[in-house]
Amino acid sequence: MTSFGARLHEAIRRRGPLCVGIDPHPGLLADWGLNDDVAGLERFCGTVVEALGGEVAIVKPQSAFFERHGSSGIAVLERLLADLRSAGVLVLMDAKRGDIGSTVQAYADAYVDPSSPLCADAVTASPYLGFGSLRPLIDTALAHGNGVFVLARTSNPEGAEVQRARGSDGRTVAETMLDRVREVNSDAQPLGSVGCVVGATIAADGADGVNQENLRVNGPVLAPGIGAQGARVSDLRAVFGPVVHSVLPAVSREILRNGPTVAALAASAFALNQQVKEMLIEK
Ligand SMILES: O=c1ccn([C@@H]2O[C@H](COP(=O)(O)O)[C@@H](O)[C@H]2O)c(=O)[nH]1
Repeated sequence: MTSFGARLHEAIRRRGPLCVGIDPHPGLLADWGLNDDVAGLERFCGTVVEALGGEVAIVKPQSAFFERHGSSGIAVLERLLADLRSAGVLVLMDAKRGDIGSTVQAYADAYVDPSSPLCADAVTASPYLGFGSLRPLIDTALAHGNGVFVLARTSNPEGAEVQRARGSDGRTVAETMLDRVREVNSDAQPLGSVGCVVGATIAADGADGVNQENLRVNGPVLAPGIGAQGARVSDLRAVFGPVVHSVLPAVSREILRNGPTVAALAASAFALNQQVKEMLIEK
């Protein structure tokens, strides 16, 4: 069994680090000439798979935009997962789950156990019931060669009130989460299967306690916030420094607004991926 970290490492080598978010907002469906219903969702997903299946290493469907259509929406999400898998793209399910440990096990069964139709290569998780409460999710993911991305410092400004708070040891909550992720990944090669989420939007002034040292978690760093939330690819070096080589820039609206034609969508993902690759080789 090849670990998620190893599969991701190889996929990035082949296709580049861009992670495209799949967020079928009602307004986006309308812009694409689609109804805000299950048929519209289905057609949206077909276009996305066709455009991105051969283009990027990893995609990130936002579960909420499927859940809002009820059980039929979840069925579309299940088919999307299967189609993306057939297209050879890794899938990070953005569900941001978190609860007490016994319930987290049920989330693990849903999202990282291959016997579930909702199983993805990795899932996002909220550690704000305590990092230890995520243990069943992390253990199940690792046992099946899958991964987990733990929120550390999210891209939204409201995240600061929780994630910048300092504990009795002086570390911010975000910093503590990075340290926990590093511990889990300690022996992993070539890349750990537990990633962290740190927004590309965060200030480079150190207020979050996130810095070039503690960002070295030996795992992928998912960086949302480019485009619609105001960050740019050119900001990544200032925020992440040398760790930028482990960053997966996550971009959704900035790419999806180029639909609904398959060619335009694919071209925009290609162009942004190129921009990221060029930024990585800049001195
Ligand atoms: O810190 C985070 C974590 C996840 N997200 C998710 O990303 C998309 C929004 O992406 P855009 O590129 O801004 O359209 C959405 O699914 C969020 O839940 C995030 O924005 N920040």
